[in-house]
Amino acid sequence: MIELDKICVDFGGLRAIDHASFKIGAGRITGLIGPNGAGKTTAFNVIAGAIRPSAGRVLLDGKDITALKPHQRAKAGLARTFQIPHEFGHLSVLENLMASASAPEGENVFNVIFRRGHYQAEEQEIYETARDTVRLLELDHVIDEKAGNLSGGQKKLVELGRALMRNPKIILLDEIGAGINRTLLSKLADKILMLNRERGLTFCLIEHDLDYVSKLCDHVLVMAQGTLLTEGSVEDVRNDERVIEAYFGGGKYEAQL
Ligand SMILES: Nc1ncnc2c1ncn2[C@@H]1O[C@H](COP(=O)(O)OP(=O)(O)OP(=O)(O)O)[C@@H](O)[C@H]1O
Repeated sequence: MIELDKICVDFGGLRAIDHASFKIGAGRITGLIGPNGAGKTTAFNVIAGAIRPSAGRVLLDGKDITALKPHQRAKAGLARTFQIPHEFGHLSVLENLMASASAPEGENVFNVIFRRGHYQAEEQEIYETARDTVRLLELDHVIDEKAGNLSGGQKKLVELGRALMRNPKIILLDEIGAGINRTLLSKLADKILMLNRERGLTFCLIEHDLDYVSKLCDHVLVMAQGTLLTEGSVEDVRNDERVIEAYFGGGKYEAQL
């Protein structure tokens, strides 16, 4: 379980997160929603260690990880994807996944993969895991394609694959469904549900499409103005006046909720 305990984040004079406290339950698929600028991505950055909060604590399974660096949190089982995919455009899909694996203790994963002959056993293991991940995500037909040439949706699948290569316990998905077609969106949802149910992976996803959230999430956290406004089931928050007000001032976009 991840817990944010009275987190504050300041960017110059702007308080992006203001004493936010919430929990992401182990084994669940939690949605993190809220209007633009609510602080959702900043909260992910705090959890992943990319941003150091000005106050508050981040706990992973009860242990204070606030001072840990991103790679130490990754080692502890945390992985994330980015709103804009971070693939290596000139590497193939398979190489992208291999390059995202955890290297053996004290080694650089690029040495393991690309200095052939030195690390044969490690390279073989990373290769097998990458092939399995490609199969799992049904990317076999583009396995040797340069990642830069993929469609937006395929890049999102590669992004998920890169996160999976680190054998995480918890994956943070930042708008993984944005800008991808219905077919891939539905495939992605199936994969997330399967990884949750069969491998027990915990997910937290930032997502604007509430129908997608309701398909995937059993719990929803709503952020507004840098703090937790409310939480509950999708139905609970959909009908919550404060949520409608926070999103739209009760106005024109109400139908989308
Ligand atoms: N690096 C930064 N420097 C300065 N201000 C920032 C930075 N990152 C975020 N902010 C500001 O912090 C606030 C929260 O931003 P954040 O991106 O976390 O919101 P969000 O809920 O993820 O929004 P969206 O749904 O639009 O992605 C916003 O006012 C944003 O402009």
